[in-house]
Amino acid sequence: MTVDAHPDTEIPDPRDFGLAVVAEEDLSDEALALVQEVRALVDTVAHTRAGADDLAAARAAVAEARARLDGPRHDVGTMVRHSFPDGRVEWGTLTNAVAGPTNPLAMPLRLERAEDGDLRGTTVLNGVYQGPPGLVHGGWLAAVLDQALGSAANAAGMPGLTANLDVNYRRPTPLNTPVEVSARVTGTERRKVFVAAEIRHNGEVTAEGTAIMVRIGLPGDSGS
Ligand SMILES: CCCCCCCCCC(=O)SCCNC(=O)CCNC(=O)[C@H](O)C(C)(C)COP(=O)(O)OP(=O)(O)OC[C@H]1O[C@@H](n2cnc3c(N)ncnc32)[C@H](O)[C@@H]1OP(=O)(O)O
Repeated sequence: MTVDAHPDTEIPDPRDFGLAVVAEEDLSDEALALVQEVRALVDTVAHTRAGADDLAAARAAVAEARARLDGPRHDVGTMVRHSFPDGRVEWGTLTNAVAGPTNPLAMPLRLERAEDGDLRGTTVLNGVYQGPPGLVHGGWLAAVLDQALGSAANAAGMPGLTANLDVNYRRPTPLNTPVEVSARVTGTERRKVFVAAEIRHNGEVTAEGTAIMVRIGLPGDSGS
């Protein structure tokens, strides 16, 4: 396979594209604690068997909390800058569906470069990601794989959009237990970046995916 996608040594700053950027380390403890609480709330709401009085009181409390937060907002498209211990810097969207630090619906997933060069991380999918009884929904597994695949291209200096995603479900993936996610670039060809990722439970692959990410056009790129 030809390797001529010209990896960038430096990924451009999203501010050059007119996007707002928040540094992850600047997110307040209060904001992150609130996200965690709401994540737990969503799981509780999804599973509660509370009676009408408790449900009504909880709804009123949630409505009050929402009204209290109903003020200035981050724009859609706001990016977050992650700084990793190995010096790598990565940008993602603040509310990314899988890894956005302020998104209570995100797992979240944090991938770090391992010694073998792969990106690796662990996450737990709770009962709100359910498909079959006790098992993770295949669409969410595809989303986790897509995110990991995109991160692998990004971490290699070749940010792109998923053009094609191919997923195989090898074994059921259980809810509420840690699963390991790994991903890597396997090749490049012009603007195409070939990537592969797996989700494992207890060391066994439960889902695996490959994708073609097409590098986004960057200022100064010839586009080939
Ligand atoms: C922290 C950061 C981490 C971020 C992680 C984010 C992970 C999430 C990733 C996503 O979810 S991205 C969102 C879902 N994807 C999209 O919305 C993409 C929608 N599609 C497009 O915008 C365009 O189709 C695309 C940019 C992918 C390609 O259009 P282009 O006009 O730029 O490219 P072009 O059509 O010229 O194709 C470039 C090469 O890719 C190939 N290609 C394009 N689409 C393909 C396809 N579907 N399958 C296979 N190959 C494909 C195409 O054949 C060609 O190969 P060659 O170089 O060999 O000629």
